[in-house]
Amino acid sequence: MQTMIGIIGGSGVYQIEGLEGASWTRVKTPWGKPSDEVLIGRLDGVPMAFLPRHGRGHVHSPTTVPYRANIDALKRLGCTDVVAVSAVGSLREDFAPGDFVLVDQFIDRTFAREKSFFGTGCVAHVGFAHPTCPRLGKAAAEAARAAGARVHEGATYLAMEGPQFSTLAESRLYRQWGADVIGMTGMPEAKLAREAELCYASIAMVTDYDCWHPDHDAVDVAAVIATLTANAALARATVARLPGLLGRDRADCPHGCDRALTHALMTAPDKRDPELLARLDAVAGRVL
Ligand SMILES: CSC[C@H]1O[C@H](OP(=O)(O)O)[C@H](O)[C@@H]1O
Ligand SMILES: Nc1ncnc2[nH]cnc12
Repeated sequence: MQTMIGIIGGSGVYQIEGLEGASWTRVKTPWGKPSDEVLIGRLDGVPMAFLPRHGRGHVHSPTTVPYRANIDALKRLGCTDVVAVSAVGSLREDFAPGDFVLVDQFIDRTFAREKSFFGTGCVAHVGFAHPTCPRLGKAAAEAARAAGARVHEGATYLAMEGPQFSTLAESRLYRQWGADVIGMTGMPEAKLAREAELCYASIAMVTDYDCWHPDHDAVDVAAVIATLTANAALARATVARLPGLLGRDRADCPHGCDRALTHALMTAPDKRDPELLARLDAVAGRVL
């Protein structure tokens, strides 16, 4: 199978450069409009699709990002692997602003978002003990290191609803829970990517120490943007190395991300809702 890499750009990352034959393309989905058009092109001969999570100009809040439409659009375009880039606050001393963190666990504290493609008329339960793809995460870590970033592999991302930043009590609580970084968009994105049988990795760029650190000011948007601006070149260089590391051809995922739905569907075939099945054409067509 051919590799196609999807990149979801977070705050401060609204486009990528260097794609051959690049064009912004509108993608229609049964889940509504994606955050923006998708930039499609090739890098080192590998097809790539880039989607800015908040839209160009940062239009969508973490709550209103159309997560289902975004993941459906990338799947519909043929993406096999999705690397999500996000700005995060650090909940530990040794993850400093400017560092890159490969997230491999999440704690989901969001509560005002659609979190599944499935539901009444087609119920599915995918495994999610290991929410990111270790193979893709390794490649992303290697790409970031080769680009010159300081990289930490393995971290728990606390996804909060926002849009306000945390209180001091919350920030302290999340540290006690063992969370390493905090952001507002990692969920339900990772859940939906698993349901869509996409390999998913999350590169978190540390922009601040949230508000728990006695020696640092509490986070504000200006601090986040300043760090993101300083890191933009590193993020671009990381993305540019991914095609070379992943290659044009792709074997089945050794961790089964691309087969997540094989044993997940619960609803009896004769009880399935044809309308929902139609909406699931791209996401779950393989098993329907
Ligand atoms: C601009 S600070 C808060 C904002 O930044 C992060 O966005 P993303 O994850 O898309 O990089 C965070 O989750 C909030 O949405
Ligand atoms: N401290 C923080 N909390 C939530 N989201 C963030 N994104 C960047 N920094 C953040």
